[in-house]
Amino acid sequence: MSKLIINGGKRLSGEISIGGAKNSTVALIPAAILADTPVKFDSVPDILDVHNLMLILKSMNVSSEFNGDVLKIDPTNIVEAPLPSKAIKSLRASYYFMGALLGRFQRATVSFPGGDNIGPRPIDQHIKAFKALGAEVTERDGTVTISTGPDGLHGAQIFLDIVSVGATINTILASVKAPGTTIIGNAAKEPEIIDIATFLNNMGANIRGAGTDVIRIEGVPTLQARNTHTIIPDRIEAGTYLSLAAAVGDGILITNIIPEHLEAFVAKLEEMGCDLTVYEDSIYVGASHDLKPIRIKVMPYPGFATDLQQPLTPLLFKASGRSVIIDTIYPQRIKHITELNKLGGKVKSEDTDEGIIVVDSSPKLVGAKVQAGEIRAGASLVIAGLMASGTTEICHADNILRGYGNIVDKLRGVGADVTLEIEERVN
Ligand SMILES: CC(=O)N[C@H]1[C@@H](OP(=O)(O)OP(=O)(O)OC[C@H]2O[C@@H](n3ccc(=O)[nH]c3=O)[C@H](O)[C@@H]2O)O[C@H](CO)[C@@H](O)[C@@H]1O
Ligand SMILES: C=C(OP(=O)(O)O)C(=O)O
Repeated sequence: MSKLIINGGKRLSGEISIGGAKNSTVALIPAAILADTPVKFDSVPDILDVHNLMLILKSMNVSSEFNGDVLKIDPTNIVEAPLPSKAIKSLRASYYFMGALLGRFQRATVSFPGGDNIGPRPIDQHIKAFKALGAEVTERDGTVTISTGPDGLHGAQIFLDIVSVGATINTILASVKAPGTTIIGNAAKEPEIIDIATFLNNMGANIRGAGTDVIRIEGVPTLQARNTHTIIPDRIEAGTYLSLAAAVGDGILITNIIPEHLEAFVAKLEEMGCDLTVYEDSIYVGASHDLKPIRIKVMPYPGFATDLQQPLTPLLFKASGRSVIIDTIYPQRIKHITELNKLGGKVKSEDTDEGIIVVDSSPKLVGAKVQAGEIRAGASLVIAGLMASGTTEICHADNILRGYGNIVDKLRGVGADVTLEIEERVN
């Protein structure tokens, strides 16, 4: 397991460039197996999830090549094969192989996905959609087997009971080549869903309404890539660095951003009194003074993202009173709390049914040995470690590397004293 060592207490300045969105990338890679041609992505983040998805592709005889930020995938010789369960379990988005394999072969066998340990993460809405499209689904010993009759899948009307990013994308992947019309009601509206639809539409798919809560898909017989797909910037990575810049920065410019994707987050930073200047594709964060406490209610997009509640928490330590976060999506997303407490942060979980987290002013943080229980808990520890005096050692840093590409170089680029000790690359 990797370890991130931070010598904190320094003021940082300079520029940080944001990479391609993890949550787009991890859906685009499975989506690539729907193509009848090689596909090419650029602005691909160098994160562990990408390397694990490449291992899964390899097991199906799908070659992939990752150079710089360009990823080429050739699915033309794909075969049906058992998927490597260690790689499947290493990330959440392996569930997209259910929809993608179903779209490609009309059947799929995939073990239950892993991903961040942030409370219960059922996939009943994915399964409901596959069944509506004409599939039979069985679950046994942690493996989901999906099959269809001789006529394969067909378009269907599906109303999701819960707004779910994964179920929306999986339904698109399964139905994009299914004959007939599919309508997804109560669809999730995240920018990453638009990114997947754009990629598929540029290959000949007919998906309308992505980014709204009704998505309409007319099935097409083939998908063929004609150009390189550029992945949208990662709004969660951007939000993390905005929080970091407000916490320890003396002037940091965050570049390669789509500010419209960060409106709820930026509004909260402004409410706290952070010094922000929003440009067309970048945001400048000046040194912060006299920050005010705030109340945040996490909601599906365009609301305040659950993935940003933990990265914002260390900044709330600098506010002059009590802040309250209510995570309505993952009420048990609290793996950061005990670890932040070890650094001297006053944060507690008040109600894990309602997702209420209370954060008090904590002006003095001191380095300690902590564990990154999951990706965004880890991100909050990085920021707190930079704020703290002395040395912070973050164990299980692989969880951070799941979603933050080139984090050490990015932090050193603004003057941070950070070292990564890699013991073993996950494979
Ligand atoms: C790879 C990826 O894109 N991960 C993101 C995705 O996860 P993921 O796609 O897993 O999250 P969902 O949007 O599906 O989950 C939203 C809520 O719906 C519930 N639910 C979901 C599906 C289902 O079948 N049944 C059900 O009850 C979940 O438990 C959760 O409470 O969206 C989350 C919510 O924005 C983010 O935190 C994750 O970073
Ligand atoms: C929860 C997250 O990731 P995943 O869904 O891939 O576990 C996240 O990116 O914050």
